[in-house]
Order: sequence, then structure tokens, then C-alpha cells
Amino acid sequence: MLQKPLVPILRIARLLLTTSIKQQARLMSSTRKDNFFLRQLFDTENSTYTYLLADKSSREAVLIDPVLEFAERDAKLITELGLKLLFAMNTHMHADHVTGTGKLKSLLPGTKSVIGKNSGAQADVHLVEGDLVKFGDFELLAAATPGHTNGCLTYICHKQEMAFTGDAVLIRGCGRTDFQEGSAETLYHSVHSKIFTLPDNYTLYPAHDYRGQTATSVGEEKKFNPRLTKPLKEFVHIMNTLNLPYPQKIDMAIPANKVCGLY
Ligand SMILES: N[C@@H](CCC(=O)N[C@@H](CSS)C(=O)NCC(=O)O)C(=O)O
Ligand SMILES: [Fe+2]
Repeated sequence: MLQKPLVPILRIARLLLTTSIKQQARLMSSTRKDNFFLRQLFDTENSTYTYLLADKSSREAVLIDPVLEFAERDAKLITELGLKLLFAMNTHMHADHVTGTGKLKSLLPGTKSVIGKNSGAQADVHLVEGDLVKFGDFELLAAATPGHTNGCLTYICHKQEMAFTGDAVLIRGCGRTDFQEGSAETLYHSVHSKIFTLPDNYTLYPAHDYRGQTATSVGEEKKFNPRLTKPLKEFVHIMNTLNLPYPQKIDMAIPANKVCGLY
């Protein structure tokens, strides 16, 4: 009889970062698989996108940036589709809404919450640059893209030629840098070195859109992003003069997100 392994199968691995982003893309995207499932979900209150990704054959799934008020909707969909949620992941510690990762852990037992180590927030798994989150035949590579917050991660799926940028790159925009640990210079360098170096055809999925758009691509943003196409000095000036009102829920959301959305 087959013995049960003594240690659980490793689902978080680490990529050796001696290869460039372009080499990683070539190595890891060699076989695009039809077994991939992606569903973009929308939060009508905060304009947040949540992404459900799964391997249709093994049924293993991950959820990126779930929102507390929509956790039951997401859990129902995952159950209806017969998926097993391995990880409820955050791209960063959100300031405008409370994460649904804590609630999803109780709605779907066995789910692990995930966030970047540099966020300073609690979670079951803390990721750093180069970590790989595996689900079935697929994996997400964590790329550190600080600037909007210190702990911002972009999750890259080379096999499917796509990346989940959180608030680092928004469609024809980018995350603001005027609170949390925001730094326009840091954001500019993150985007230019970690996201704009991906192949032009890669689809980018942001954490928010306020104008009804759903996705973009590396090539489009390199050409048309009204902020990030500018030289660094001009970008910093744009970011320092945005004069946006603070998110309405910021005083409640940040403390709640420090503890994974569980008060
Ligand atoms: N009105 C919203 C907050 C809008 C906002 O500040 N969005 C953030 C992302 S959530 S931290 C942002 O970075 N926006 C950049 C931009 O250019 O709009 C609310 O009250 O919640
Ligand atoms: Fe944010």
C-alpha cells in the first residue's frame, strides 16, 4: 500500500533569481495549458477586482484580492464549481476596503491566507520576491513591486502570459503614493524594472478600475499610460499633485487588514 508522505507536498517554492525577467518568461511560458480557469469578479462598492484562478483538471484554486463583503459570493462560486481553494491572496495591504481572506478561511476550511512579508500584516503565508505559489499545473511568481505600499507584490503567471498587478499598475494609471509607505520614485522603479520588462503581449489585471475597464497589456501601458510613460521627474510631480481625497474607509480598513480582515 502507498504510504502517506510524512511532510506535506510543498506548494510554496522559491525561484532562483539569477535569471532575468525575460529569461524567466521564456523558460516558464513554454507550454500554455488549456486547463487554466480565470474568472474576474467585481466589487461594486470599491471597484475592486477579485480573481479566481484554477487548474480545471486538479480543481486546485487560488483567489487574488477578495473583499470582505463579497467573501460569501466568492465561497459559493468556488463550491459550485467544485474547486478547492488553496490560497486566499492579497497583492498588498489595502487601504480602501477590508480583505476577504480572513473570512474565506472560515468559509472554506483549509484555505491559507497570503500576503507579502514586507506588508507587516498577519497571514498564514508571507511571500517574498521569487516565491512561487503553486495550484495544480500552474504557478504564480511573486515579484516585489513596492511604491504604492512597501509590501506590494505583482503575481506573474508566465504559463498564461499574464500578471496581477494590484495597485502598482492600473489601466492607464497607477496606485497613489500619498499614504501608507507610498513613494513615487520607488513605484516608478518597480514598474519599469519588474512589469514593463515582461513581454508586451502579457495581459495585466489590476486590483481596481474606476472607468469600467477590465484588463490591459504590458505593451499598451508602455505606450499609453499617461503617468508611467513620463520621465521619472515628471512622474514624481504628477504623483505629488494628484490631490485625491483619502479612501473613505481608510481608518477602518488598514487596522483590519493588518490582521487579515479579522477584527
Ligand atoms: N474613492 C475610493 C478610493 C480611490 C483610491 O484612492 N484608489 C486608490 C487604490 S485603493 S488604495 C488609488 O491608488 N487610486 C489611484 C488613482 O489614480 O485613482 C474610496 O473612497 O475608497
Ligand atoms: Fe491600494
